[in-house]
Amino acid sequence: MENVVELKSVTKNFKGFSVENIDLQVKKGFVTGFIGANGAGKSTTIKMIMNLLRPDSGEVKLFGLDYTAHEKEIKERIGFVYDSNVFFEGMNLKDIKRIVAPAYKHWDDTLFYQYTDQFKLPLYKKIKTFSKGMQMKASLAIALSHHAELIIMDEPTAGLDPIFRRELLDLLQELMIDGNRTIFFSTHITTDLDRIADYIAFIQNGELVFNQSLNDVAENYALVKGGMELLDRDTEKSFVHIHRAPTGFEALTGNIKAVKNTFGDSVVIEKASLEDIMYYFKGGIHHV
Ligand SMILES: Nc1ncnc2c1ncn2[C@@H]1O[C@H](COP(=O)(O)OP(=O)(O)OP(=O)(O)O)[C@@H](O)[C@H]1O
Repeated sequence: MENVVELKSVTKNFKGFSVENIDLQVKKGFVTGFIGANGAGKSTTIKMIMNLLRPDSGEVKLFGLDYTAHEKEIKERIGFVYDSNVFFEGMNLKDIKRIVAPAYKHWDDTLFYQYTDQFKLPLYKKIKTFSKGMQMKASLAIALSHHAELIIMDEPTAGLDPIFRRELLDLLQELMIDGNRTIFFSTHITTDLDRIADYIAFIQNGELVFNQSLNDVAENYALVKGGMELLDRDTEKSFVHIHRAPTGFEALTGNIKAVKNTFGDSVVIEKASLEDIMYYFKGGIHHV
């Protein structure tokens, strides 16, 4: 399967925080959701994918090309969607189009007007008067008008109302129909991902925990509940993290098969949501 984004051993050190040795492939033709807690390193990773930030070491390739020799070509093929402070605030969409369009070989005016119409975006109103959702749509309209093959979004649904969020997700789904487009986006709203993501990349404390299809996540991860007497040094190895309470334990496993082999029918196995998975990896305190 072709990878549109490929990070190999990418590391970036800040004072007090590092994104460490990230190996990440984003598969062509699919939607990958990028999840992780606040400060896990999502934006930092996205900035490195966008070449807005240089890694201290490692390799970043988009469409098999690297930024040193192919920056312009790569940027032509990406639509970067973000919400605020994107455009010159005092300008309207028509002015912005005039500035942005010549920068793209494949700019399509007809498409631009089609999307501004579909998104009900006023062309002559200053961007600073746009709501957060309108700014997001404006950014998306521009990305789509230059036929971006890869759409990268940093928390596109944050701060959007539920209806607008759903509209945006429906639109993203529509965009995927032709099979040539790839979407990579970070989000805190994991329920959005159940609707549209094919793959989930999960980052924690600057390290990539996994990048798996949503199906594989469901097949591998589960919540397990049982009596405390079942836990010992060996059986505990089946779990990512365990919450203990006088009434029993609840734990996350990344290997359902192993749990079934070890515990048989003596435990209850339940579906783990993405939120459960993030929570248990963080090792938060929880009362069963
Ligand atoms: N330019 C910078 N200089 C120093 N530290 C930085 C810089 N940019 C980010 N960081 C730190 O890196 C860590 C990860 O930040 P990042 O924005 O990548 O996280 P995130 O996963 O996108 O978080 P959130 O979900 O809260 O947006 C944070 O601790 C942040 O303070």
